[in-house]
Amino acid sequence: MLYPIFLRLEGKLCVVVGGGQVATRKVEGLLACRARVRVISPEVAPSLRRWAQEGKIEWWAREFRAGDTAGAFLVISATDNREVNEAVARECQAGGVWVNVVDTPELCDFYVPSVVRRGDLTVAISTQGKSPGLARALRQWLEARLSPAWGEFLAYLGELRPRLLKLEKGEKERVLTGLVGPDIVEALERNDLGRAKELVRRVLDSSGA
Ligand SMILES: C[C@@]1(CC(=O)O)c2cc3[nH]c(cc4nc(cc5[nH]c(cc(n2)[C@H]1CCC(=O)O)[C@@](C)(CC(=O)O)[C@@H]5CCC(=O)O)C(CC(=O)O)=C4CCC(=O)O)c(CCC(=O)O)c3CC(=O)O
Ligand SMILES: NC(=O)C1=CN([C@@H]2O[C@H](COP(=O)(O)OP(=O)(O)OC[C@H]3O[C@@H](n4cnc5c(N)ncnc54)[C@H](O)[C@@H]3O)[C@@H](O)[C@H]2O)C=CC1
Repeated sequence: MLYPIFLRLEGKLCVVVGGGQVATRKVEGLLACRARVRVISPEVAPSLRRWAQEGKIEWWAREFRAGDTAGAFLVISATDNREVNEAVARECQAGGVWVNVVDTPELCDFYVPSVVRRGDLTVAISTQGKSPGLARALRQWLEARLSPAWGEFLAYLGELRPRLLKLEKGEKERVLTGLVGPDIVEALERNDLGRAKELVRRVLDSSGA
């Protein structure tokens, strides 16, 4: 079984070896999380070239060399050459750096999931490598069903949270769980942010919070 975690990558060096279509998708995900991205590849796809020109990523326009993974927080090996990918994985294992090898699940310390986001709400899906296509299909299924209100409502709860955390223990538990009852989920399903907020205000009014 895989242990799911959410990483804070802001400002951390993530090295991506290879610059094709798969590398591009991984880089896009890293940039969204404001990681510091370094791509090492003699050739890169057009989007990567543009991001390098815009200064959003570093691009070392050459083949992978021993020592390239030093200092990385994460490494993704996304070349189309199995031997290169294996060499990257070996170096990472020796150096204690987490590695993802796109063509060899057994060499991965971590897999990249399919992701649905609504603001700060993140839903990540994995099939343990058994069918990334199925992960993608479920992602699309969820995307069609999770309304924007989920993200907006989460932002609202985030604003309230500091105040609610100051409540006395028993009251705090009652309020925090009362805020997210089934009636709220139903309102969010209908993309009815107004109704969801109204239900929250009722809980707050009844608690004096
Ligand atoms: C193990 C893993 C390692 C990793 O990359 O992290 C891995 C490995 C491999 N993928 C392969 C194929 C495809 N991968 C995709 C797509 C995605 N692959 C992603 C993750 C993962 N892929 C990790 C496991 C995740 C899990 O646990 O389920 C996603 C979720 C995340 C992302 O990449 O950002 C992203 C969907 C994002 C989205 O759209 O939501 C598609 C569909 C498409 O391209 O649209 C296909 C073709 C259809 C199919 O094969 O099902 C192959 C065979 C290559 C070959 O030989 O041809 C291997 C290697 C092997 O299986 O040995
Ligand atoms: N994990 C996943 O989600 C998926 C993985 N794959 C696998 O991913 C691999 C890459 O696929 P694509 O991006 O489509 O390939 P691609 O052919 O578009 O890109 C390969 C990249 O590797 C670079 N490269 C080759 N030798 C290198 C070296 N010695 N050092 C540094 N860079 C080097 C090339 O310059 C090129 O940019 C394939 O092996 C494929 O089977 C394919 C689909 C999905």
